[in-house]
Amino acid sequence: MRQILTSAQLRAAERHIFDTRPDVDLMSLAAREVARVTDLVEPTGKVIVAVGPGNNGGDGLFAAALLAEHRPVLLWLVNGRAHEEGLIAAVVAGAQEVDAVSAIGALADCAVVIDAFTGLGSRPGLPPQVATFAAACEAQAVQVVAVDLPSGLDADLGRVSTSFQATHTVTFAAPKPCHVQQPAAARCGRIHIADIGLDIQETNQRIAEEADIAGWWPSPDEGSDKYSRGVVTLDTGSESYPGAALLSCAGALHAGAGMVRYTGRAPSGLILSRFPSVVIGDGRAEATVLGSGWGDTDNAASRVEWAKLHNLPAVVDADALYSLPRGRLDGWLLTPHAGELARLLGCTRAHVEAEPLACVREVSRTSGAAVLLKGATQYVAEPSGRVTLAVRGPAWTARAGSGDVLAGICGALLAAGLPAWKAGVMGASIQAITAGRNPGPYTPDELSARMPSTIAELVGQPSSVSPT
Ligand SMILES: NC(=O)C1=CN([C@@H]2O[C@H](COP(=O)(O)OP(=O)(O)OC[C@H]3O[C@@H](n4cnc5c(N)ncnc54)[C@H](OP(=O)(O)O)[C@@H]3O)[C@@H](O)[C@H]2O)[C@@H](O)CC1
Ligand SMILES: [K+]
Repeated sequence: MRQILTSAQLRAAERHIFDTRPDVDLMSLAAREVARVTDLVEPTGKVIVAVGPGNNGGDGLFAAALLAEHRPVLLWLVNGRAHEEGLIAAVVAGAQEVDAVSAIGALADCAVVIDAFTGLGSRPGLPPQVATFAAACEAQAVQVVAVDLPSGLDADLGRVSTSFQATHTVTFAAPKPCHVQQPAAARCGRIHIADIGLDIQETNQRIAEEADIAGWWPSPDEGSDKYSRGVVTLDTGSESYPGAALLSCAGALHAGAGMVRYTGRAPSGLILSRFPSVVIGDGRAEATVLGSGWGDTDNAASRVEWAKLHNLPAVVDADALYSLPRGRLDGWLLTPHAGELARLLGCTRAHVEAEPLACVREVSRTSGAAVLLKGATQYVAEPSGRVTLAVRGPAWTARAGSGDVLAGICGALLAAGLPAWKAGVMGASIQAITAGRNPGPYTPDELSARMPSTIAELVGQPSSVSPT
C-alpha cells in the first residue's frame, strides 16, 4: 500500500528532515534518481533540460551535472534565471546553455528531454513558449522524463491543463494525487517513486498495489468447504436484462465463491445452461448482490430492505442504489459510477468528476457503507473518510457489463468475510490486473474467465506434495 501525499504533506515531511537531519541534501538525492532514470530510458544521446526558476529546476540542473559527465546536455533556462549552485554545477560539468528556439530545433536529434520547469510549486497550465516546446516533444514522440510531475499539472488534482506529456515521471517519497488520479495520471507515463529518506506518515488517502491484493486474497486450505469459503446470493438481472445476471454469476464464480445462489428474475434455465454449479433459490448465505440489471423494477425498495432485515452484508449496484433503506449500512458496499453517485448526491456528473474524493467520502459518511466509485480511477471510501484507490488498469475495461462482473466479484469477497472496503478495492483491482495481463478488447465475461489464472499467479499455488 502506498500513501498518497498532497504537496503540503510532502513539504511538511521535507521540513521535518531539514529540522532533524540538516546534513541530508534532498536535492542531490532527487537529482541522482532523475539522472539514473534518464540513463535507463535512453543510455546515450543528447539530453535537453527545460529548467524552471525554482527547486524543480534545481533538481534538473544537478541531474544535468551528473549526465554531462558522460553525454551531451543542453540547458534551456526558461525564465532566464535558475537555481544558482545547480547552474554552476551543470555548466562546470559541460552542459551547454541554449535559447528557446535552439531547444526546439534540437529536439530532432535528442534522446531525452528532462522536464524540470515546475513541480510542487506548479500553477496549472504552461506559459506559451513552454507549451509550444511541450507540444513539439509530443508531436516528435520524444521521451520526456518529468521531474516530480509533468509541468502544467497541479500536484494535488487529477485534472489536466496544458502540460508536458511525460513518458516517465520521477517523483519523490510518495505519489501525489496527480500521479494516480485520471486524467492527470495518464500525462505522467511510467511513475518512478524515488526514496529520498523522507519519513512518510499514514494519510487518509492511499493506493493499493498488486502485492496487497495477493496478500489479502482468501485462499482455501485443507479445512475449507463451500460454506466456510462463503456463499453469495445474487439478486441480479431481470427478464429485460438477463445478461447482467450471467455476468454477476461469472464474476462471483471466477473470484472463488464457495457457492453462488441465484434469486433474481432472469430465467433459471439460462443461468444453469451457462453455470451449472449455481444453485437456484434462496438459502443460507453470507452476503448478497443487489441491483445489477434490475431495470425499472417496482419492488426495488423491498428487495433491498430484505437484505437489511436479514442482516446480510450487501453489494448494492446500479438500480438498487436509489432504494437504499433507512439507517446505517455498516458492512455494505455501494458500487456507483460517476453518474449514479451524482444522482445519489443530487449534483451533476461534472461535479463528481471534478471532486471525486469529496463526493465518494460524502456518500460513505452519510450512509455508513463503503463506497466504490467506478471509472478510470476507482476510489473506495470508508465512513471514516479514508480512501483507497484500486490498482490502476488499462482503459479496455471501460465497457458495458464490466460493472455487473465487478459486483459479483465483490459479493464473493464480502461472503468470504472481507470488510466491505477491502472487497471493493480487491474486486476493482483484480479486474484491472487481469485486464493489464490480457490487453485487448476482451468482453467482460471473457476477462472474468481469465481472472482465475491471474489469481493463481498472484497468490501462488502451494504444492500439495513435498519434493523428493
Ligand atoms: N519538497 C521536497 O521534499 C523536495 C522538493 N524537491 C523539488 O522541489 C520542487 C518544488 O520546488 P519549489 O517549491 O521551488 O517550486 P517549483 O515547482 O520549482 O515551482 C516554483 C516556481 O515556478 C514558477 N511557476 C509555477 N507555475 C508556473 C506556471 N504555470 N508558469 C510560470 N511559472 C510558474 C513559480 O513562479 P511564481 O509563482 O513565483 O511566480 C516559481 O518561481 C519539487 O517539485 C521537487 O522537484 C526536491 O529537490 C527534493 C525534495
Ligand atoms: K516538472
